Amino acid sequence: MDFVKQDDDFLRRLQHIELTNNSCKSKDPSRMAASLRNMYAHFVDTPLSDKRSSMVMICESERYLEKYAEVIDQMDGTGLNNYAEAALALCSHHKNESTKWKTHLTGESILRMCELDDDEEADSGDFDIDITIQGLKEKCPSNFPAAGRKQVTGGSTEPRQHPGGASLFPDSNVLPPMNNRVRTSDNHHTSETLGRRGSNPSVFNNSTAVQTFGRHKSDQSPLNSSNTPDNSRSSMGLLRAKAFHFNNSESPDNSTLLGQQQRSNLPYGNSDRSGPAVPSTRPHTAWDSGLAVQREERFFHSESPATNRVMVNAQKVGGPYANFGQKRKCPDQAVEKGNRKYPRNSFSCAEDDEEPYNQGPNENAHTTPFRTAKQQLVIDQQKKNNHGHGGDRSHITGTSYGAVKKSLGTRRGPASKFVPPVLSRDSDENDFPSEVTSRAGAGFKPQGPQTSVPEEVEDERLRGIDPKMIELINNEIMDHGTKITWEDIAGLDFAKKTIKEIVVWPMLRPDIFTGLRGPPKGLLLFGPPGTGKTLIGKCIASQSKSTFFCISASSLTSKWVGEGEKMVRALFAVARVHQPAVVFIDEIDSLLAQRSDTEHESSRRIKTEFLVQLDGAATASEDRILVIGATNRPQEIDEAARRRFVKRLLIPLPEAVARRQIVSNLMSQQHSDLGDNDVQAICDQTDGYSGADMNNLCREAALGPIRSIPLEQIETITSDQVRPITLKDFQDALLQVRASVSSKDLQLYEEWNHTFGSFGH
Ligand SMILES: Nc1ncnc2c1ncn2[C@@H]1O[C@H](COP(=O)(O)OP(=O)(O)OP(=O)(O)O)[C@@H](O)[C@H]1O
Repeated sequence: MDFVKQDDDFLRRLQHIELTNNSCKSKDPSRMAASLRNMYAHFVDTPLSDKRSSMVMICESERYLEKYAEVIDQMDGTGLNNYAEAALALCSHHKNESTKWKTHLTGESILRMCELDDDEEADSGDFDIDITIQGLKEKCPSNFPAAGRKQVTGGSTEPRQHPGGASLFPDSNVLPPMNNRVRTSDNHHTSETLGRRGSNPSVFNNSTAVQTFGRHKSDQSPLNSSNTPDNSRSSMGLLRAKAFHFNNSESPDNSTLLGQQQRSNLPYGNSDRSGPAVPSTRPHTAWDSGLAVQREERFFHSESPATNRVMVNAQKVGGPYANFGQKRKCPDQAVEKGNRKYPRNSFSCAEDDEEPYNQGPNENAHTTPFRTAKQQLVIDQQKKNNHGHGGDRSHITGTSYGAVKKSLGTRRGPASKFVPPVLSRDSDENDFPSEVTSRAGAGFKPQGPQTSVPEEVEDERLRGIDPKMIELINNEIMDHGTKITWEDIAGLDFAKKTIKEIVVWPMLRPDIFTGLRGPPKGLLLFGPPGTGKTLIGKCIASQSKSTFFCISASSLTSKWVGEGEKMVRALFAVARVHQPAVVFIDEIDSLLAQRSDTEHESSRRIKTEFLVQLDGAATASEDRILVIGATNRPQEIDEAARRRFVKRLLIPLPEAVARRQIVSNLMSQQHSDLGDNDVQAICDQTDGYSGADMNNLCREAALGPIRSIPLEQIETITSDQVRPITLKDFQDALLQVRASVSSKDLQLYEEWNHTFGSFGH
C-alpha cells in the first residue's frame, strides 16, 4: 500500500470520503443526499491513470461505503439506501451483507476480464450501442471485425478507421447495430455509453471513457449534474461493467429514458427478444464471478426534486445477459431460443416475472418498494420453501414448528417410510406434488393458501390444541415409513409372540378383547441399543393397522423447553383422533427419569403431563392408543412411571440364528457368493453383536468389491461388472465393525429384567 500513500490525490479523495461518511452519520436526509452525491462524484471522478491505484482506492473505500449502507438502511423511504448499496456493490461484488469480504478485483483479474470480454464480444449477438468518446457519439456496425472495433487509440476524437479504410463512425445520427464497446488504449478505460439512437451526443469533457446508459437528452452529459464538481466525469475503467448515471434533469421525460433505451438497444432488453435477465438484486452468484463482471440494475428516485436520479447498472454492455428496464425471462426460454444456457439458480422463472424490482422505471419503479438484496433473498427463500411444500405454509414459523427437516422422533433404518394403513385421504394427494404427499403420507393433507389450519382442528378432541403443534405432529412425528412385518425382525421370538398376543390382536379385535382381556396401554421395551426396539414398535403399528407416532423423549425435554408438556398433550390428542394409534417414545428414560433435586421444572412438568396422558389413555377404555416406551436404561425410569408400563419386555442381543437371518436377509439383496458355511462362519465370529452391529458389518463388507475397483474405472464400470461380496470382505469388515455392547451392560439388563421384566424364558 506504500504507493498509495504517495499518491496525494488518492489520499485527498479518501479524506473526502471520510468527511462525507461523517456527514452521512448526521442522518439528515437532505445532507446525506448531497454528501453522497459528492462522495460519489469523488469516487467516480478519479483520473484513472493507473489501474492499480484506482483498484486500491476502491478497496479502501469499501469500508466507508459499507458504513453508508448501515446508516442509510435505517432510513426507509428515502431511496438513498439504493444509492449506498449500489455504490457498495461496485466494490463488493454484491457481498454487501458481509464485513469480511475481499474484493475480487486484482490486477490480474482485471486484465483477464478485458481479454475474456474480448472473446465474449466476438460471440455476442447483434445489438446497438451508442458510443461516446470525448463528446463524440459514433456508431459501429455489428459485423465490424472485433479487432477493429475494440481499439480506439489515445482517447482520440478521431473516428476509428475500419480496416477497409471506411470510418467507423461516419454518421452520429444513424446508428446501425454494433457490438460492444470501444476501449481507449492509452488509459485502458472502457467507453461504454448506451445512448438512444439518433439522440444528441452526450458530452464528456474528459478523455477518459465513460460507460453510461440512457438517452442523453438536451445535450446533457449524463454526469452533468449541478451537484458534481465539474462536468468531467470518468468511469472506473476497472469496473467498466458498471455504469453510474447522474442526471440532474427534472424533466419527467427523463425518468423513462433508461428503460426505453435499454429495450431498444440491448439484446434481451428488446421485447421481441427473450433471454435470461440479470439476477438483479440477488446475491452474488458464481456464474460470472470469474469475469469479475457483475450486473446490477436498479433505479431509484429521490423524493427531493433536487436530488438526482442515479442509475447503477452493472451490466456488461452488450453482453448476453444485458437486460435493463425489462422483466426477466425464464432461462428455459433462453435455452429454447438458442441463447446461452444459464445456471438455473441464478434466475427465477414464472413467479419471478411478476417481481417488481426488476422492472424499468417507466413501469413500476415509482410504485414498488425497493428491497435490499437480503430482503429479496429472504423472499426468494420463502417462495422456494412454499413451493416445496405445495402451498402456502407460511403460518408455520421455521424456527419453531414445521421445519422441513424432520427433527423429532427421527429414527434411522429402512422403516422410516412406513405408511400408516389407517388413514386414507388419497383423493387429496393427487392434487399435490408427489414429494409432499410421500413425505407426509396418507395422513397429511397439504394446505393451500386458503386453508391455514389443519382439518384436525375441526375435531372436538383437538379443541384448545395449538394448530401449529398439530401440524408439526402430523408432519414430523407421525411416521409414514414402509410397512414392517414380523419376518423383518430377526429372532426375538418371545418378544414377538408376547406382543402379538397382548397388543396386536386386541387392537385388531377390540370387540373380543374387552374388560380383563383388554390390551395394556403401556409397553416398555428395554435392552441394549440397536436390538430392534424401534423396529418392533413400527411392526406393531403396521401389523395392528395403527397410526404410528414416533418421538424422541429427549427432543421433548431439550428442544421444546417450556412447550414440552403442550407437545405431549397435543401428541396424545392427535393420537386419539387417529386411533388406533401407537405412540412410540424412544429414550423414555430421559422423560421419565426418577425425581431428583436437580430436576428442571420444565422436565418435571413434561413428565407429569405424560403420566396424566398415559393414565387417560389407560382409563378411557374406548381409546385404542398404545404407548410404547423404549430405553437402554430401564433402571433410571421413575417407579411411578414404571408401574404404568405393565408389560416390560427385554429386547436382547440377537442370537446366532437371528444374526444368521440378518446376514442372509441383507445379502439376498446384494450380489454375493456367500455359501451357508460362510454365513455360519460370520455368525460364529459375531457373538455379542447387536442387530444394528450386524447391519453395519454387512454394509462394510458390501463396500469390499467397490474398494477393489481400480480408481480409473470407478466412473465407467457397470454394476454387473462389480464382483460379488465374499467371505473375505466380511473378514475385513470384522476388523472395522466391532460389537457395541459390553458384557457388563448386558448383565445389568438381565438383572433388571429379572426384577421388573415380563420375561418368559
Ligand atoms: N432383530 C433385528 N432384526 C433385524 N434387524 C435388526 C434387528 N435389530 C436391529 N436391527 C437393525 O438395526 C437397526 C436399528 O434397530 P432399532 O433402531 O430398532 O434398534 P433400537 O433397539 O431401537 O436401538 P436404540 O435402543 O439405540 O434406539 C434396524 O434398523 C435394523 O436394521
